[in-house]
Amino acid sequence: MTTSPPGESAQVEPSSPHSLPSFQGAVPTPITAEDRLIADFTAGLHAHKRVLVGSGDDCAVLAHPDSRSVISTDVLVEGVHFRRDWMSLEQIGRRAAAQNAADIAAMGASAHSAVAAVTIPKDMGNNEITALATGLAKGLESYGYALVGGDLSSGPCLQIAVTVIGDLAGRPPLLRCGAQVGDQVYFAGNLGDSAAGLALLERFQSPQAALDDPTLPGSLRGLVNKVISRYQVPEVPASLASRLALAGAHALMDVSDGLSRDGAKIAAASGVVIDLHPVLLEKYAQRLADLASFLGTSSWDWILGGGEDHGLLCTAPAGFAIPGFTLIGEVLSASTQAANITNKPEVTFSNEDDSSSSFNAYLLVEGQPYAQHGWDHFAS
Ligand SMILES: Nc1ncnc2c1ncn2[C@@H]1O[C@H](COP(=O)(O)OP(=O)(O)O)[C@@H](O)[C@H]1O
Ligand SMILES: Cc1ncc(C[n+]2csc(CCOP(=O)(O)OP(=O)(O)O)c2C)c(N)n1
Ligand SMILES: [Mg+2]
Repeated sequence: MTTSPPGESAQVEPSSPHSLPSFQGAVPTPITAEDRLIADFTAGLHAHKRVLVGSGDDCAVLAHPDSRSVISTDVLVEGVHFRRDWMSLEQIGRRAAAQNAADIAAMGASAHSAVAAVTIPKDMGNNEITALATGLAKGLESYGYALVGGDLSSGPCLQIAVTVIGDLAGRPPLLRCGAQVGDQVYFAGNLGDSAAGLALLERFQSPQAALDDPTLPGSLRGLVNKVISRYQVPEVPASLASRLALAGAHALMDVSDGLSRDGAKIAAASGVVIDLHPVLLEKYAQRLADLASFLGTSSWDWILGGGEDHGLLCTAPAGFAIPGFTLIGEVLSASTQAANITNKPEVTFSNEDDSSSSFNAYLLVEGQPYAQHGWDHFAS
């Protein structure tokens, strides 16, 4: 067998001398109860050129069109990312796929393959496990991923950790640190919908209870259904990602923690300031305005602070024209914004009413600091 020089991986085609036994795709002979559950996750897998050895052995063996692989993992934890009484098991599986597909798209990469580690609580029945497995398989397939392995364990709550591998097909990766002064800021995908859906479920505790509320205006029922379903399963514009590098994009990330917080991450990584323009975001805020006032809040909090729609945020020179992307702001020089930049990106001020507001110096809204509301798992 020939070997590649260190740091260089061979481009293996299934028909090469490296040929391996054909793709297995399922546990051959279930021996334990765990094997039978694994079969739920691998049912329906089909052979793929990328997968030389699939699920069923100690590891998968993959063929890569590009000598580099793009890899990421995201874990979804019951009670933190989803609740079983707020969505179906199939939706939870689909959500895990979408959330992970977003990270590969956020590098400008295309789908390659995935492994899934799932911790299943004892109170979940076989039908529920099958529904979860079906959702995960369908979700991964819809974004173009081949599921090639994983792990199952029993545990105290449902957790799904998916590791995704992407492919750049010769393109440069699009990094958070690539934004340049003079770039414009563009966005594709949904904005605020997932946060609106979450707010409805927090208030009413189930999709049906929200729809049954007698004070809900009939004109909002369609929107209520839409935003709850987008909280349950985000719709990631992943198919746009592979075009961005060639179209001239400089920096890219997916919005999971909120537009202002994730915008600040791009700006801080690039050493620039991002200024978001409300007039360009107005159409997103208007769409959710009546629903927000029904819940006694402002849709701007969802637009600027809500995460989990997993839209794509990118910076590119003016004139960047990819259908699906909307201009929402601009990239400014950090030095001309020196008055706003401090050594600590998060600056917290005490308000008169004893609450506090945190401003990120790298992210402005219409030239002004914005009090951040995005998600932070470990905020005290
Ligand atoms: N336990 C960990 N070990 C090493 N790197 C990690 C760990 N957790 C997160 N990271 C890295 O930190 C960065 C930020 O993580 P995160 O905020 O979860 O990104 P994203 O929003 O894209 O999922 C990513 O590059 C991620 O790979
Ligand atoms: C039951 C429930 N409560 C609260 C939330 C809101 N929430 C949980 S995690 C999160 C941020 C995104 O998750 P994270 O693990 O940070 O994703 P990543 O940035 O790693 O992609 C948000 C907005 C939720 N999705 N479900
Ligand atoms: Mg993450």
